[in-house]
Amino acid sequence: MSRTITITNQKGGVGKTTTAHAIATGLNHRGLKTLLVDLDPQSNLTYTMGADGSTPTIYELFNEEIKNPSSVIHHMEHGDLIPGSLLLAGADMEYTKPGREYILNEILEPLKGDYEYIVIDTPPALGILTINALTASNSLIIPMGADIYSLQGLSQLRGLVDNVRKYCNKDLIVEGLLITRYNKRAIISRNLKEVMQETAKQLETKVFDTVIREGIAIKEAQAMQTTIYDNSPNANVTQDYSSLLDELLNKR
Ligand SMILES: Nc1ncnc2c1ncn2[C@@H]1O[C@H](COP(=O)(O)OP(=O)(O)OP(=O)(O)O)[C@@H](O)[C@H]1O
Repeated sequence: MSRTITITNQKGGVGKTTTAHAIATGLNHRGLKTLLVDLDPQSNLTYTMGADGSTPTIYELFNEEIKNPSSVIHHMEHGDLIPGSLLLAGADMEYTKPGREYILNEILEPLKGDYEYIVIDTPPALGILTINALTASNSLIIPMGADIYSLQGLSQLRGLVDNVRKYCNKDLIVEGLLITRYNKRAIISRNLKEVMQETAKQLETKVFDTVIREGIAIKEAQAMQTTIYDNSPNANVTQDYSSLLDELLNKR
């Protein structure tokens, strides 16, 4: 059965796009058919997948200019993609009709039989695009920095998750908090660890055992529009994302 996972955090630059790309391309590498959906108007994921500037995009699906979602899927070297669009930057103003939380869910529904996993990247905001992603998903992963500011922002995200569960998607699960861009010189204090565990508990989830380290391999793969698994299979950060996949797939 297909599983849809959203990668989200309203804080910017915490590694959402990097994590969405690493998870989806990693699953594809393991032979699991996976679709990436770029819901972030910045469309960095679309660029990294090598489909920059390509139409049609998710925007034409949101606007019902195109009704068949299969025709918007780009079959790229490292996996299938529904590209993002800068035009979605106005989504909060543009989509105001009742039922606007369910647009993405309706788009993805007919595709679920074709994929084992669907991975959605979201913008750094708690607006209608993120609500659509959470409504269409089985679960979410929250990438974050190992710092107190990152934790403070999570109470707003928790509020949104609670509301999505209440009104749109009662079965939504939080897979876990994922520490990303970790620099081993920055020691995580005991106090911070405790606050992190407490925050995870409030979200009815855990902090992933896997910590994603900072690594130059990330930027190299992004610049070359390839994957860390192809470009730097032995890099620390590649091992970290592999171990995250093991954790996700319950192999640890
Ligand atoms: N583990 C890592 N090691 C080194 N650089 C990283 C790592 N993870 C992410 N980065 C870099 O950090 C920057 C932000 O990452 P990314 O775009 O994935 O974050 P984001 O949360 O999606 O950002 P936004 O909120 O703007 O959508 C990028 O330049 C990316 O290359």
